[in-house]
Amino acid sequence: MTPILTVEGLDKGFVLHGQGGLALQVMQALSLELHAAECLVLAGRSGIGKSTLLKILYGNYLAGEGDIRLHFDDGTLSLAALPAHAWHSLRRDVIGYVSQFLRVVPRVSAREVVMEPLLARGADAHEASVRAETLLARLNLPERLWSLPPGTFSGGEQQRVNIARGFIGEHPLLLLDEPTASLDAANRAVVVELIHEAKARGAAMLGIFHDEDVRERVADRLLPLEAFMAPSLASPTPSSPSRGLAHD
Ligand SMILES: Nc1ncnc2c1ncn2[C@@H]1O[C@H](COP(=O)(O)OP(=O)(O)OP(=O)(O)O)[C@@H](O)[C@H]1O
Repeated sequence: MTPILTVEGLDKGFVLHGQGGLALQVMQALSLELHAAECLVLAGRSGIGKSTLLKILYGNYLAGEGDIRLHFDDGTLSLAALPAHAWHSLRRDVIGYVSQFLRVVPRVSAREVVMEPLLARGADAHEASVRAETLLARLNLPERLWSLPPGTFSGGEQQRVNIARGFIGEHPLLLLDEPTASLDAANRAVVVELIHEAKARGAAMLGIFHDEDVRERVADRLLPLEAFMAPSLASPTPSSPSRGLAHD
């Protein structure tokens, strides 16, 4: 079966301009395949590059050397050289992302934050609103909060808005950066259900889960990143070319 995503020989480093151009190499020669209806969980110690990999795949960080390809029925798309404007439609239609923290926009209600990915695709506003409310109710967000901007919500409440927003779009590829980190057991169980439902409709997921119980319940495979860890290469290279090294 053709994978939905392949990564081959990916390197990633950062140039710390505030530190005299210190080069921090994070990963090297990382390769993976991700198939539809599969949840691959990134494993490895803190700081090894799990979130960095998700940010590269979502286009937040530039990739270094290597190849990242998405496979569609009618062809393959290489993400390495994708122009900035193409990321917009890719995020709208193909790649969903539940980040660690909700990006709060003043005056935009929780309901609207969740509806937005559907509206961006031209969905009917009423239908989008009903689906947003269904997800917020499943995630036990009190109804009195639905019409309020999430800026003043607790960490767990904001994260549940974030999760509802990430899952509502039913993207074929979903990146999950510790979606259960600030949730209680009941809401962790809802997230596990949402992941199983996404799998059942064929979504491919790449995720980070520190909670072992959640990890065991959702992971089809683990990818330990130790195998792709760069040797400690931190060295001052103020005048070195930036090829293969990206800053955010
Ligand atoms: N924008 C950035 N600029 C410079 N260094 C960065 C940047 N983003 C990440 N790093 C560095 O890259 C390394 C990997 O970070 P990352 O957040 O991917 O780790 P992680 O495996 O997700 O860790 P954790 O489990 O603690 O969340 C760290 O050393 C971090 O300091």
